[in-house]
Amino acid sequence: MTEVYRILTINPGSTSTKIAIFDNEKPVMETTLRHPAEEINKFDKIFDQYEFRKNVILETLSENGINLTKLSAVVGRGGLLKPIQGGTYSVSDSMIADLKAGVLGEHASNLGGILASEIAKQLNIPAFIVDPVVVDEMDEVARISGMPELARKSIFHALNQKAVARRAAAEMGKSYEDINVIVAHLGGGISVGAHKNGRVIDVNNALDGEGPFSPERAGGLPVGDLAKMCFSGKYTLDDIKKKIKGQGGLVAYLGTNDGREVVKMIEEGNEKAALVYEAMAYQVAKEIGSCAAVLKGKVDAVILTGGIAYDKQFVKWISDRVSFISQVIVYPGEDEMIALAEGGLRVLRGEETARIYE
Ligand SMILES: Nc1ncnc2c1ncn2[C@@H]1O[C@H](COP(=O)(O)OP(=O)(O)O)[C@@H](O)[C@H]1O
Ligand SMILES: CCCC(=O)OP(=O)(O)O
Repeated sequence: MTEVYRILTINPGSTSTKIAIFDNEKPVMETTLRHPAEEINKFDKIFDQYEFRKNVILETLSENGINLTKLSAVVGRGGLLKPIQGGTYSVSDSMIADLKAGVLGEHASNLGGILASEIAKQLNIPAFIVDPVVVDEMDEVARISGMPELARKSIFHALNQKAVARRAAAEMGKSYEDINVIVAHLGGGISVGAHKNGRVIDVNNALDGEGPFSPERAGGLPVGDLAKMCFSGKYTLDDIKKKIKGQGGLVAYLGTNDGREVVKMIEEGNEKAALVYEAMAYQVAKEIGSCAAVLKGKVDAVILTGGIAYDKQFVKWISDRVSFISQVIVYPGEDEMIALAEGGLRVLRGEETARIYE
């Protein structure tokens, strides 16, 4: 009889915490706990959210009658570590230290490994992370920014981008390594990646002032004006950082990080909401166009994914501008929870050895 592994997966995002239980690949429970901007922005640092997120996870599992002692492993979304290869990593003390310190910055995903480790430790079972947001496969030419002090960085929705690219490849009857695709993940942050034969050779840094603006991030900005703002004496470094991440994008223009709220505003006749929301789609389309150039026009599909891909109007705005490049495939939401479970299962089944984070 095949052994059944029960896996808890934990995926902290900027606007939500997603949790799921799998018996092998079979989902037993899956839920998204949304965190409105006013609830999440009261915490100063990401690590300050630890107790809050842990409590909602444990309460939700208990309400769903999940017996934690039956778990085989806990798998969390990996955060801002030093740049590493894709794959499944054991959560180690040095990883926890880097996640707590935020060696590459602050993002909700830093809590994935920490929460997984804390829950696993109580149960004496292993904790892993899979394809963290710092997976770095960028071509050397893509790292040059134009200012030698500032190299471009690969920080994006690696887990979901790779999972949906593999799904598209399978649907085309090909392997991920045989295709070129452009993936736009439309979540609390937005990343648009050029995938060439199984490697993400260029992608906007979704966290820090590159690419399209997003529900809670400012995206690429006019840098001269930004520099003047920084030295105006009106703002602290912390104020500016929050304007770029957390309180930028839709939050700054419309006071919400929730795409569905914006859709409601538009339905109620709010013209500013309509303009800003369409501008976000316009910027995504522009970024997809850049990736088409990176891939020299050889693109098997443009894939739209993430929470905002549920919105048909938003998808249409983008598709109208990019469908000349290739077919547009829409996978609303994400494949992250199953991708986390599969990463853990590969190690538990001995198909892969867990990588060690140095
Ligand atoms: N039907 C929808 N229409 C518009 N926006 C939506 C819809 N469903 C979810 N969203 C938005 O998607 C965003 C979250 O996407 P998600 O991929 O879950 O991101 P994250 O993991 O960053 O929290 C939020 O702004 C949420 O309001
Ligand atoms: C850190 C890059 C990935 C990202 O932006 O995730 P969220 O959309 O969940 O914030």
